[in-house]
Amino acid sequence: MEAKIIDGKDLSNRLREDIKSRVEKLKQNGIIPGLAVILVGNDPASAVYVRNKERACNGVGIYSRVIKLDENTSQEALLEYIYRLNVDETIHGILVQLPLPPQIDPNAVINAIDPAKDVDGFHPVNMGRLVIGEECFEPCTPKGIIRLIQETGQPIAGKHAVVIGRSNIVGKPVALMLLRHNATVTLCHSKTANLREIARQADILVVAVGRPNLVDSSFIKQGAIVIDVGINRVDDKLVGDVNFQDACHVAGWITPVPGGVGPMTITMLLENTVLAAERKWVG
Ligand SMILES: Nc1nc2c(c(=O)[nH]1)N[C@@H](CN(C=O)c1ccc(C(=O)N[C@@H](CCC(=O)O)C(=O)O)cc1)CN2
Ligand SMILES: [Mg+2]
Repeated sequence: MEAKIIDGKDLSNRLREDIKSRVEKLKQNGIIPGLAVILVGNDPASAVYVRNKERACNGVGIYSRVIKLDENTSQEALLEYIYRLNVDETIHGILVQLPLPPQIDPNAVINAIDPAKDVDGFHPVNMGRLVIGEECFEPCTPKGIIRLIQETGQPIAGKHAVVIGRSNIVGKPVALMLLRHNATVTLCHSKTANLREIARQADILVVAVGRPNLVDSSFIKQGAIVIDVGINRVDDKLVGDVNFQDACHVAGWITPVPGGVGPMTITMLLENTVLAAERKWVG
């Protein structure tokens, strides 16, 4: 059996059509949804992601403001920008591109963002609401992962979902979101014993570690849904955490890298920005 590909680019394009019409509706009511993205320093990958976010905003009619700051920017100076954006009526979403240079504490920065404008969903208020199942901004990559799983048409409820990786951006929130969809969730990490055996029990396997080829077919149950969150550059080529060719022989569905989770991250950012504007509109 060969796995079916879950095409994140195609799903993104379809979802962006819906986002476009929501933006149109807001504009008809005098509201232009606005996203501010702050980029600190010269990380080349971050620069590409920020440019892609700007293009994506333009594509759906969201007003985009990119603020580029020097790599030596102090934490105080960055916080000052955030405080101003918090009270800027034209901005509905604020995002600080990660990673940040070493002189800046990312938690201090995330804590400074108004939770109502935290379209990344990283603020402790939004994270806490996610934990207790209240309305919040769901972090973009995990939100995209849930949509990709739903795209298979397979129910999440009652399934055993195994997440490998416990980052605050992906692993922990996606585990909570799968739980919210009534999966039975196992969260694995670098100290997990018998990782392969646990992974092989998964109906849904999410791999978010950042290690190329960590997972091959021996980690995968026949017919499982495999979501590869890894973005690794190997010999100038982009590869995930899953050995795609090998995994395809066993998985039922699988996301490619590139073209799987990545495009969905930006699409969910657009959706969260529209949501922020809609929430402000209806109050
Ligand atoms: N503030 C944030 N910082 C970071 C986030 C985030 O969600 N918020 N996530 C990542 C980077 N990221 C968005 O910011 C991101 C990563 C990858 C992609 C993407 O489209 N990937 C493509 C491949 C692109 C390439 O060639 O490099 C794919 O997988 O198809 C989009 C967004 C860390 N920082
Ligand atoms: Mg991808």
